[in-house]
Formats: sequence, structure tokens, C-alpha cells
Amino acid sequence: MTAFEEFGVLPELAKAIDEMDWTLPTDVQAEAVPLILGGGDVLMAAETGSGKTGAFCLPILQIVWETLKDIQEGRVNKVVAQTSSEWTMSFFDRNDALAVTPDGLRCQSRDQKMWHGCRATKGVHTKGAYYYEATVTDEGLCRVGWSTQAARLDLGTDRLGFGFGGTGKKSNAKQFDDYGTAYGKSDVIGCLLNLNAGEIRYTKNGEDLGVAFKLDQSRRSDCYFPAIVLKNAEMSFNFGATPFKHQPPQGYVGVSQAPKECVKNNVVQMGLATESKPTNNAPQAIIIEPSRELAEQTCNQITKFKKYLDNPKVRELLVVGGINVKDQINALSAGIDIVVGTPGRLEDLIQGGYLALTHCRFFVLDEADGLLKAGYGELIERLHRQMPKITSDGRRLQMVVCSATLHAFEVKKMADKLMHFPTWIDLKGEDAVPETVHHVVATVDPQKDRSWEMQHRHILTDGVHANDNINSGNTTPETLSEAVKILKGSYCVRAIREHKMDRAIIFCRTKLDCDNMERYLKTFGNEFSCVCLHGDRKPNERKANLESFKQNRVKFLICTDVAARGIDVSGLPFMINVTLPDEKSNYVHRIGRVGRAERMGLAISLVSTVPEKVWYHGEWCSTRGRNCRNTNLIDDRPKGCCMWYNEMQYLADIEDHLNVTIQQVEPDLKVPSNEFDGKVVYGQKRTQIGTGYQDHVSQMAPVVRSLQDLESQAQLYYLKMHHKITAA
Ligand SMILES: Nc1ncnc2c1ncn2[C@@H]1O[C@H](COP(=O)(O)OP(=O)(O)OP(=O)(O)O)[C@@H](O)[C@H]1O
Repeated sequence: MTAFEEFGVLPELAKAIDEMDWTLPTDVQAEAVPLILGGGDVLMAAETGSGKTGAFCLPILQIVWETLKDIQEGRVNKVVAQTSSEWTMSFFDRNDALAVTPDGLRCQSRDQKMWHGCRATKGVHTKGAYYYEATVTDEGLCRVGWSTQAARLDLGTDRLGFGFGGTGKKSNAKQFDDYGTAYGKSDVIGCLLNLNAGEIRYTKNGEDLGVAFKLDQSRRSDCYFPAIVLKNAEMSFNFGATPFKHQPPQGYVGVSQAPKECVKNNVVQMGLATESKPTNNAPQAIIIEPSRELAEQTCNQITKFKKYLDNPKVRELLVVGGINVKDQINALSAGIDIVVGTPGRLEDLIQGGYLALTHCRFFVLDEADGLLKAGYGELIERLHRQMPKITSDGRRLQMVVCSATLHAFEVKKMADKLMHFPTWIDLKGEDAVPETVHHVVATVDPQKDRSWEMQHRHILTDGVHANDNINSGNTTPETLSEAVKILKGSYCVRAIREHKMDRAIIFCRTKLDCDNMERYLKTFGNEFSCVCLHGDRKPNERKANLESFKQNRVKFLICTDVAARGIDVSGLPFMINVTLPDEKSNYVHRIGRVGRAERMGLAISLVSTVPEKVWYHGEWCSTRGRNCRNTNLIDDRPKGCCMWYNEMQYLADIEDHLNVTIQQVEPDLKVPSNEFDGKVVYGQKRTQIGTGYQDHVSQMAPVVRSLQDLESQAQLYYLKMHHKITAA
């Protein structure tokens, strides 16, 4: 049995994992895999390169395959069987944000602002007097009672719904009147419907509260269903299958004892319950990624994992921009089980009706903080609202949310709103940098280092100072800013040469900076072969460039933050930040491109000591930066497309966020000897175990020696005793 199988992973998956040379699960995988297999919602806050992708892909793939297998073998769907004969709350006739337990006897809604309702699977009509009990099992607001099939789920807000609320009010057609007394946690509310007398009344903990509603003559022939509506509350139900807590008054019977001819099934229930087999375009899992590259990487990982999962095959699909949408629509209608995509294209296909969310049971937000910061919060909520909270086979929708920088306010807010009692897998308790990443900063000070004055063959700068008087003779902020740009080009080359980098990711702030860096490095010929990856490059070029870097055909990948998150280049030894990101979490993601899967990595950030004027094209810029020459500042009138970038401040913010002081190196970019230097080879697993091991031997030697002595004394003693006994 492999280590992964011990965590509940199917042998077929374990075999594929084994072939990938993953012998042991990483810490985050060891925690997340059983949790997800067990049905939980998970927030995974583990460092970059710690194996989060496998931690969610493996259990999801497994459950999706098991479900397909059940369908293939015609195993009876638990919920369908149960709901066709039993009185429960409906999995289908309810608002999405209200969850129903698999036995259908408990409802919960955790939305603090809105009411969410649900009706039972059956109703009663024509004649008789019926009773059911609803118990408040958690604090919150509840309204309980009876409604017809046509009533709104928000019980008591139209003429067809009759509710009794926890604040001591009865309501029908939005009219709220005092009735009985307030109720709350642990109170048992008896809901009574007398069709013969045409009245509805309630009991509270067995005490009759009197008639609440008289039904109009015209309404008496309707079929009435037990109904509730909740706001951040939970209630359990007894329709009579087990003894009631309080006996109903004389003449009433539990609804489950209603004669057959007086019972009707909930049509919403019947309509959907037969649909347990997903339609082709309704996947079981939706995984959202912030970039095309990352979506493709995750999709590829699924393809690798499923290699031995057969009969039925799991079908995964990459849904990103830049791929022919017709091909995607064809693939969707041919049938898919797992969709990995970027927000824009996903939304297009869902809105167009090509991708249905009706059978989605896994909703994964990879790099969740990045998605939220990019403004996709509303989209995420919209999709979540459209997903059933309980699937047709009685499993709850599971959400998995991950990132190396999950400790953001907006993530917690979203988790509170959308997730169901999520478990945090948080090995560090704060955003952290893996121990395998050696990260340093080199300050770039154009006042101390005047080499920029003499440079003839320097990097082409971004042109923000095109209208300024730049002159090595002056020390205006503009001149120093231009000097920083020139120096950064040469520091980058120096870093490459000093560390003999033959493979590195180089992060620049803007697409233009990337293009300029590419052009500059290419002036050195083959020494610095490189490609670019940023949003202005065509999808095919982006794909080909990343591939040639991953395949080691070029030495350097120059990119914007589009590649900051998640991109996994195996054994990458080096990365250079030409400019620090203004978003502190992106520092963690950028430097996390090295030091992955236990291999060591060096990250060097070049930080200017003086403010640098940079481009900043917002929505006010009509071309969004393309050929824009507006060098006014964003605070100027008229508004411009430039700003002063204060890297020392960003550095302080990053250090503050990570609670560390990042080691500084001199402009020669030599990294001083420390725990890393000299003992590790960047790009390789840590090898200093050899020397450590020798130290360990010499430390342990005396102890081992005395143990050995003790052992021989004990043996001698035994032999002497034995000899004495046999001699006697
Ligand atoms: N159990 C394992 N054994 C060996 N290697 C592993 C294991 N799990 C993952 N890896 C490898 O570790 C690398 C990083 O994994 P992955 O990309 O999932 O990290 P991540 O936690 O998602 O990082 P990021 O936060 O940067 O996205 C990958 O190359 C992957 O193949």
C-alpha cells in the first residue's frame, strides 16, 4: 500500500502518483485529502510550492469518478429512493443558500442578511387535521408553517404562505401581527393545519397558542406543505416518523400518517429528483484559476492523475480565453465532468447556457485572494448562488479555497458567507515564505552608484521622462528616476552573471518593461536567451513561450504578475524582481516560483532607494497604455498616466506583512555565506544533510558507546547467573 493509499486515495490514483515520483504526501496533502474525501469545505493556506494543486485535485477526481461509477452501475440514488416515500424537507424546492441534511430532517441557512426558505417533499389537501414539529437547533431567525406549492419560499410574504416567526409574529401576505410569544434555540414549535375547520394554529413546547389563521373558503381546497424560512439559523423537523416531543392535540395526526388520498408530492421535488444523472454540459466540479497558464497547468495535473482511472473515464476540460470557443462548446455538449477555467470564459459559457451548474458538487477557488482582488467576488457569489447546495444524491456542495496568501480580509469575508463550516488547513497561521526560498534585496542607489552616467549600452527605458530634462549633471527626482531604470537593467545582468544563472524568471512591473528587458537581454546574444509572458502577447505565443522556458530551451522568462501565481517550473533555481510588486501578497507568490517541492531557490529583488516615476494606466486611459504618452501624474489635472513609485515603502510593507527583515546584499550582488550559501545548490534538494549527519554521529558516539557497555554488562550478568544456576 502506498503512502497516498493510506490517506484514502484510490489505488488507481496512487499508481499514477507513484509514477510521478511522489513518494509521500506533502503536509498540506496529508491534511486536505482526507478532509475533502470526507465531505468538508476547506481553506488551504499553505506556502508556495507545497503541493496544494494535488491536495484538491486528487480527492475531487476520486469522488467524481466514484459518482460516475455509481451511475454506471445503476446504484440506487439514496435521495431519490428516500424522497419518493418519506416526508422530509425538499432538496429541490428551496433557495440555494439553504442547506438540507441528507436525511432531509434539518435545514440550515448561514446567510446573515437574507431569508432563505424550503418546503417539504409532500403536502396535504382536502380533509383531515395534521401536525408536525420544528425545533430550533441553533440561534438565528426562523419562520415556520404551511404554504402551497405556488407560494414564495419566503414564507408569509404572500397570500399562499402562513408563518409563525421567532419574534412572536404571525405573517401572511406580508402582514406581520403579534401572535403567541417569541421563540428561540431549543424551542419546539408544533405546526397544526386543520383542513376540516380551515384553520392554522401553533404550539410552543406543547402549549397551544390559539388559532393563527383562518383559511378563506377559496383556499381550503389547496394542498399545503410544511414550510420554513431561515435567516442565519437552523431547524430540525419531525413529521411523525419518530415519536413527537409533544403530543398533538386531540383530532390531529402527524403529517406522515395522512391518508394516501390526501397527500400530494412536491412537484419541484419530482421534477428534479429523476435527474440524478448529470446532463452532458453539467460538470461535477468547477475549478477557477486566475490565469490561463495556471488553469492549463491544473488541468494537465488532473490528466496525469487520472491515467489509470478507467471505466468510466473522467472527462476534464480547460475553459480559458484564447481557445476556440466553438471547440469548447462542442466538448461541453459531448460531456464533461471537471471544468478548469478562468473567470471570463467560464462566465461567458454559463451565461450562454453552454455550461450548466446544476450538478456541480465541487467549487474550487485556486489563488482565491488573487481572484477576489481582481474583482471576481461578485462573479463567484453569482455562480455559487446557481449551484445546488445539496446534490441530487444527497451530498453537500463542497468548496475548496486555496492560496499561499489566504490571510486576507476579503477571503475571510467570502468564506463566512459562502462556505459551510470550513476547516482551515493552515500550517503557519500567517502568510509565509518557504524555508527553501532564500530571498534577498539589493538596493539600487543612483546617488551612490553613478555608473549610470557612463553607460552607453543600457536598457531602453519606459519613456516616462521623455519630456523631462534628464541630465547627469543634475540630481532632480526625474534624473534619479531615469538613472534607476538604467541601473536596474545592468544590475539584472550582474545578478545573472554573478550567480551563473542559466535559468530564471525575471519579473518586471509593466508589459513595456518586460519588452524592454527582453530586447536588452537579446543584445547579449545567446548568453541570455529569453522569452516574454504578459497580457499583450497572443495566447499561442504565451503558451509557446512558457513551454520553451519549462522545456529549458531558453534561459529566462520575463513576465509581469500574470505568471506570479501558481506557475510551476520544476527545479527552477533563480528569480529576479526588477521592481517590487505594490501588492505585498504578490511578493510571496513571485518569490515562490523558486524553492518548490523541497528544492532550494534564490530570489533577488532590486529595490530603488529613490522614488521612480512609472506608468500607471487606469480605466481613465483610453488606450489602457497602448502607445500612451501621457506623462502627467494621476493626481494632475488633467489626469495623467504616471505615478511615483516608492519601493522602499513597498519593501517595508512586505517585511511588515511577513514579519521578517529581508536580508540585504551589496550592489555587487554577492550573497554572503549563511545557512544557504555554500551548502546548497539552487535548484536542487538540500544536500547539507551529509555534514549535518557527520556532526550528528560525533555527538551521538559517547551515548552509543555507553549503551553498548551497558548491553555487554547485562549479557555478562545474565551469563554469570545462568552459569551459577546450571552449576548448582
Ligand atoms: N507529494 C509530493 N511529492 C513530490 N512532489 C510533489 C508532491 N506534491 C506536489 N509536488 C510537486 O511540487 C510542486 C509544487 O506543487 P504545486 O504547484 O501544487 O504547489 P502549490 O502549493 O499549488 O504552489 P503555489 O502556491 O505556488 O501555487 C509541483 O512540481 C508538484 O509536482
